[in-house]
Amino acid sequence: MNNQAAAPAPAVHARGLTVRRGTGRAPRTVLQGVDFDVPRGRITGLLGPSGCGKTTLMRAVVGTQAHVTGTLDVLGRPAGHPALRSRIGYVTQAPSVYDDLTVRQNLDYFAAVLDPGRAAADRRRADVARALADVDLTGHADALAGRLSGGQRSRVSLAVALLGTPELLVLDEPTVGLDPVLRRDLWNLFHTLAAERGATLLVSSHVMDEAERCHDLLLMREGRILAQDTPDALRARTASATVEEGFLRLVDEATARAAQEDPR
Ligand SMILES: Nc1ncnc2c1ncn2[C@@H]1O[C@H](COP(=O)(O)OP(=O)(O)OP(=O)(O)O)[C@@H](O)[C@H]1O
Repeated sequence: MNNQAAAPAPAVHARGLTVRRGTGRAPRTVLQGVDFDVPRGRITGLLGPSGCGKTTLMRAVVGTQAHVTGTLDVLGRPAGHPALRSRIGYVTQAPSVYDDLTVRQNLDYFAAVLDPGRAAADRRRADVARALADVDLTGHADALAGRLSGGQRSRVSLAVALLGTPELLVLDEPTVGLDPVLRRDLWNLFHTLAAERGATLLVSSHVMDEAERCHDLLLMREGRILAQDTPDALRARTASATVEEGFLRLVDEATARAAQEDPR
């Protein structure tokens, strides 16, 4: 008998995940039967060039994507299950905040949707204060969201996602347009959320140097997963100095294989 403790189930488990997008006569298969796992309590980077399917994969995980087939389990439930709503925080590329409300009013509003009722007022207040501090916006709490910079607005969206301390955070290119200091601060926050709160983070980026900051990587290209590995293992396996170089090696290998299989 095997006495070893079983590894905890991954936060996300996908097998043969296929997504078709587009309407009319020519819907396109944008995820082509992909298999991957997102381990719990760690930061998984979803990296690949623009258009490879990162957003589509994330939308499938959070349950907002139509025409999904295959197996996709999230926190032990099928993706899209209503019980998952409060357990997942999702930040899209377009900051979803109300410009005519202040930062705090935005958070109060979303906190009331998430955790309604008078009895929860103290908890909501504490939640909003914590989320503001997490993203370093306490000093801007009374500023109108419409007057904030792009980077500040995306941090408001992140604060909204952090309300209610979700177990899984799905962040679509959260560092786009941020200066290097804010980028570093945000990555530090991601590591704190994983290490101190046990949160699982799935973070997409098309900037390969961000890969080095992740615990695990999912490298994507043209609707397929090229590799799932840690940055160290990927660099070692491809004999590369950086993840970017390793990614390019894997792309070249995949292209050569495809040319062999279909030499037309
Ligand atoms: N609404 C849609 N209808 C049809 N095709 C779509 C739709 N949205 C995206 N696509 C296509 O699906 C593919 C994957 O897009 P997706 O947005 O998932 O890529 P991405 O890797 O997130 O790109 P980016 O980094 O630019 O955000 C692209 O080829 C895109 O053209």
